[in-house]
Amino acid sequence: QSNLPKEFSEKYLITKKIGAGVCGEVKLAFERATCKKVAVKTINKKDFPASLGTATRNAEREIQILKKIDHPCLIKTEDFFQTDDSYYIVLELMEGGELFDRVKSKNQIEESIAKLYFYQMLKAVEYLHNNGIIHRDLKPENVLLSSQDDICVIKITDFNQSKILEESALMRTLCGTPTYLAPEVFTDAVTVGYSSAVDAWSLGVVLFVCLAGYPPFHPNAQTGLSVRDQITQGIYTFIPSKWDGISDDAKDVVKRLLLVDPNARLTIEEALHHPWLMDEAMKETAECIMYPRDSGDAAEADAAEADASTTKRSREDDDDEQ
Ligand SMILES: CCC/C(=N\NC(=N)N)c1ccc(NC(=O)c2cc3cc(OC)ccc3[nH]2)cc1
Repeated sequence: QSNLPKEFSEKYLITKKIGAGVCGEVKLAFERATCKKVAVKTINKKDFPASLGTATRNAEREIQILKKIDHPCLIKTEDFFQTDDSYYIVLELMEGGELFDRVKSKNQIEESIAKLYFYQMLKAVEYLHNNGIIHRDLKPENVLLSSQDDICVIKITDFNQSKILEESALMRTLCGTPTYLAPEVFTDAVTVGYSSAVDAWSLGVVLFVCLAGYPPFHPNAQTGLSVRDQITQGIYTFIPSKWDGISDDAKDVVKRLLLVDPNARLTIEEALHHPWLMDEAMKETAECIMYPRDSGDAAEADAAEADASTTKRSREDDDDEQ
């Protein structure tokens, strides 16, 4: 509690460390006024003395993104403080911790649960892409679970590597008539244009790890290839003992996301329409936990509905009378 900003300590009581990341740690805290549990992520500015400037710029951009986004499967900030050497970001507490630890403890996640989590990740990344944001660092450590239950809301976090897609001069150039345009301008475009596909690839890796309990690209693979070569050549194995009980539809989603050619890879949109995700029961469950209508709202909604039908009926009665 020592070097915390005074107004922070007055508002929150920090208790224990609950998670540790590369650029800071996560602590459990209580909002003194309400006794509500929250998570506090500290991001140390000094951690990267070499790139001090970028660390601060990154954090500022991340906080700008965090304040702008609003989706049930993206982490929400509740408060924000800074000192000259750290940022303190107050977040909703995700009691289930990181997906990384859940996969580790369960070894493999049951297919129907993996599908529920994956659907929520797709909806979150669909929202980011529709808002011109690419995450670029999707991994199980950056997916948080709202509770210890299997059926729970997931939230994507850590926008440290995220990029905001702004209208670039290159994009404007590509809209005009290319009469005098050199060929490499197009190929450069190909590399720049596909950046949102990087998130689709990463989600493919996350899905693979959830379903199989091991990563598709890893150091001591039989191939003797470096991880980098396995990735650039798209070489991975469905180990039978791990994949036998898993549906062909699930395997197909993974195969179509882990395609080296970004052009051929499933987009987030296409993944949402893959047969494996055409599961009404799962989607209903997801919508229910993502957009809970707690009793108040439900009662209110029903009342509004009832009211609407009475006015409609009375109008009909009036019409009958005329
Ligand atoms: C600053 C907001 C984005 C962010 N990281 N950003 C970054 N690394 N630059 C970030 C990174 C990690 C977390 N983690 C958590 O909130 C969290 C809650 C939690 C609970 C746990 O057990 C109950 C265990 C780990 C947990 N991590 C929240 C936000």
